[in-house]
Amino acid sequence: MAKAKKETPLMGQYNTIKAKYPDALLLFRVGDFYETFGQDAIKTSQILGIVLTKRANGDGHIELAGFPHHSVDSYLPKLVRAGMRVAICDQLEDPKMVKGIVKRGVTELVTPGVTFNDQVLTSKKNNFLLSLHKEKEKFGMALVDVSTGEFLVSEGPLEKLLHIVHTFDPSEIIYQRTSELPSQLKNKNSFKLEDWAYQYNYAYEKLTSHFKTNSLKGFGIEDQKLGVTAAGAIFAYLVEDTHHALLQHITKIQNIPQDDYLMMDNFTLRNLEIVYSSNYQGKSLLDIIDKSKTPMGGRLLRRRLILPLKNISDINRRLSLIEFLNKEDHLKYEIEELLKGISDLDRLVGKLAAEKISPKELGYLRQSIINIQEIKAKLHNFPDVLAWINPFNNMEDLIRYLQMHLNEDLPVNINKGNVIKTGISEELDHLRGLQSKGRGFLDDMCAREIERTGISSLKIDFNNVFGYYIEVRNTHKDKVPEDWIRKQTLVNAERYITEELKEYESQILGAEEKISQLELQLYRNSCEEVLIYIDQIQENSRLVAELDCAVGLSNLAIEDNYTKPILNDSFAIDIKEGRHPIIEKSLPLGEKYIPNDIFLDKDSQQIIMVTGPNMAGKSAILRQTAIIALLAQIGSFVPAKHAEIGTLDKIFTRVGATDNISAGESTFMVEMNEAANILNNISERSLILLDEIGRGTSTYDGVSIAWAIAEYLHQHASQAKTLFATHYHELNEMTLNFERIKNFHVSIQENKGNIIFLRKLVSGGSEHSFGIHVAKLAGMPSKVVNRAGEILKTLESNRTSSENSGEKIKRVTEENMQLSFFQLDDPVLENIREELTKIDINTLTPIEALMKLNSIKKMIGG
Ligand SMILES: Nc1ncnc2c1ncn2[C@@H]1O[C@H](COP(=O)(O)OP(=O)(O)OP(=O)(O)O)[C@@H](O)[C@H]1O
Repeated sequence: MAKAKKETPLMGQYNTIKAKYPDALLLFRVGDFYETFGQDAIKTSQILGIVLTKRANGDGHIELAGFPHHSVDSYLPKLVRAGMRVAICDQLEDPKMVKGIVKRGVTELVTPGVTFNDQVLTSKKNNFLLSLHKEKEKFGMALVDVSTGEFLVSEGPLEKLLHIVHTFDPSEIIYQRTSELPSQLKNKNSFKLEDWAYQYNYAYEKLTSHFKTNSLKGFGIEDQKLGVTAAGAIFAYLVEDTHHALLQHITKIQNIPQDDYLMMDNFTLRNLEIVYSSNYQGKSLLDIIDKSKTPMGGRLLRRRLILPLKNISDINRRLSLIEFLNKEDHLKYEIEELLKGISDLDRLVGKLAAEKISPKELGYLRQSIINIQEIKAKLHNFPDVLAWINPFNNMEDLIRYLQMHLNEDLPVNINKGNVIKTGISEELDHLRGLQSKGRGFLDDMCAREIERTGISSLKIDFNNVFGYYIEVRNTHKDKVPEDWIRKQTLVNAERYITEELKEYESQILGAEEKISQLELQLYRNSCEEVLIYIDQIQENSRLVAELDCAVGLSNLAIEDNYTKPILNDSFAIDIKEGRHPIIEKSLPLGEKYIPNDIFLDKDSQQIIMVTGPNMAGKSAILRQTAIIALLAQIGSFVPAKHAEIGTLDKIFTRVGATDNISAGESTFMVEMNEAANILNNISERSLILLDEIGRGTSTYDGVSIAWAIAEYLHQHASQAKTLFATHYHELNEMTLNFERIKNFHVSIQENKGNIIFLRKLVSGGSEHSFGIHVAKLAGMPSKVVNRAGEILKTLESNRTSSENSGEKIKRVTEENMQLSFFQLDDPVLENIREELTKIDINTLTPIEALMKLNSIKKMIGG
């Protein structure tokens, strides 16, 4: 029997490490390459498009795919974005220094939710990891962005969990192995942790020891048992699973106070295109208003858009800062120039704590705090600003330290050297002196010895066996001084060493090695010094984000003609000449957005029925009203001539279902579920946008449901403000019975059968929907357009009949089909008609009927 071949030691080591990371893709460092094996290799080659090979393994073969280690920065993000968890296994010893197999171990596990890698991260978006803990029907939730150090907790029912997921958009979710992930989150990257990670006592101990506190009271989360438990699991995951134990930059944990914010559900966020556009090339509201210069500013603006404020004085503080910057345009320009030179401080501090910061990045950090110091100095002349934004921390000491210790130009890699300035370490200066003097020192020595001995041909050289030596040709042997030590005899020459040369050699040979060790040590010291200031840097970074947002929004206001909104406690929305900020930016060249006024009020004009032809601009009016209110509540100027907003607590939007069929549910059912959700959650401060609700069913069902919803909203105690866009003119009749429902329509002008869209919202209902004209504009065949016109006419003339629409359409269709068939003046059809009229049905036998049919068929060539 053939003896089974043993696996190689390398594969043995690989298998042992891989067994500890069965869920991760293992990048195994071998020399200058990262290799993957087996299933990992198959996946890697597919995702990265690299070659898959095979190598002998025991008695069989194993798949292999690898790439050079320096490509890891470009390949790793692709693997993580494809949803992989990637374990990086490095060589833990210098292969030159060991005999046999080098020690290896996983140094980092990069997952979609846990990474410091700039290529995996998006600069203007947080990268959150969400931890879930469920007890009965309640969830504990904790969010961490390990790249920036933000750490948040909350707890509540499923609805709150979903809102948090939609708001913070985590890249990965961790949860307890023995619990179930809610079905709504099944499409997210997720990972199960063992039960021990979700123990309250463990969590409490972990959090208090990390923050060096006795309790969690100071963070306001002492009572959140479930939230704290979820937060503890984050520590377990970061430290135990993903090897991220260096978390000094997580300096606090915060409660998510959702009651402070205007709520929008996921549908509304998508429908209003707040942070994502609904079509691939389109722009979101965030794209339009984001003029921030720093990643922190961009991330803060995004957060503000998703969590607008309710508190009027907080909003006014933001507005006042923008107003101030609008006036002080010179100061604003100077601040803006300084902001451009500020890097992602939060993420640099994260890398600093994790000991992943390169000298070049530390240089960016230094430049950033220098710029902040300059901004601080500039704002000093404007003490009023302190009413709207806290003062920046003074960073002069740290700047001085960094300027004193680090060179101006810094390399990416510490091994490149020249990081630490001259004058910081005598030893380093001496070694560098030796290194740079090197050749000069030998030339000097050579000249000295020639003069001393008179041997003009002597030379100083180096080889690997003897190191440095002086070589003298045999003819001059007798001139060699006594203090030289003979080392080697050649055919024509002798080689010597001297004390001085030995001393030089020991210094010069070790110098390079020592320089890099010493520089590394001094660099680490500098990093530690910076870590002392971590709180102040993070606080300054937060203030930079605020100022950056304000500068960006001030530029937006001036460039795009936005005005300062007035926020008040009323229940009214009063907008004069409001515009839709996204549509106005996407109109074809030369077209201008037509502004519109909107007034909604709980007591007098609670519900507006907006009718008008397709494409008239009904949806635009609905959405711009919500967007203007939303922008006002994030503390931004708004695209309107004048806007007074009674603060809102919730915005709901629902659009008649059209494209949910792929989700497998009845579209109409979805629509009704969503409408029911609104009706159950409204308050007197809510704004509701209903866009063609009811269109998912037959006309009369649709009208009835839309009517019933409008009636319910009117009679509901909250009297929530509602904009209702509809094609059902029947709904215009509601004003007769419901006093706070008002009719408006988006006007058009008809000109010889063509429509001109005026896009002005005017008082009163409209007569018909003009859908057919739009079909014509869209290039529908004229036969279809004409036919639709005929049907419409008949339906409208029979408005009073008891027939329902379906029957009407069927009857009209049948009548017209008969008519058109016999009106055709084709000669063949004329012959058929003649044949048919000659037949006497009463005497026709079945055989004759068949023969007649056959001859008719022949007449039409069949
Ligand atoms: N006030 C406006 N000024 C200029 N263009 C506008 C205005 N309002 C809408 N538009 C343009 O008209 C298009 C259609 O607008 P919108 O979708 O609001 O119409 P609609 O009445 O809701 O149509 P439908 O009933 O078919 O859904 C928009 O995409 C935009 O290009």
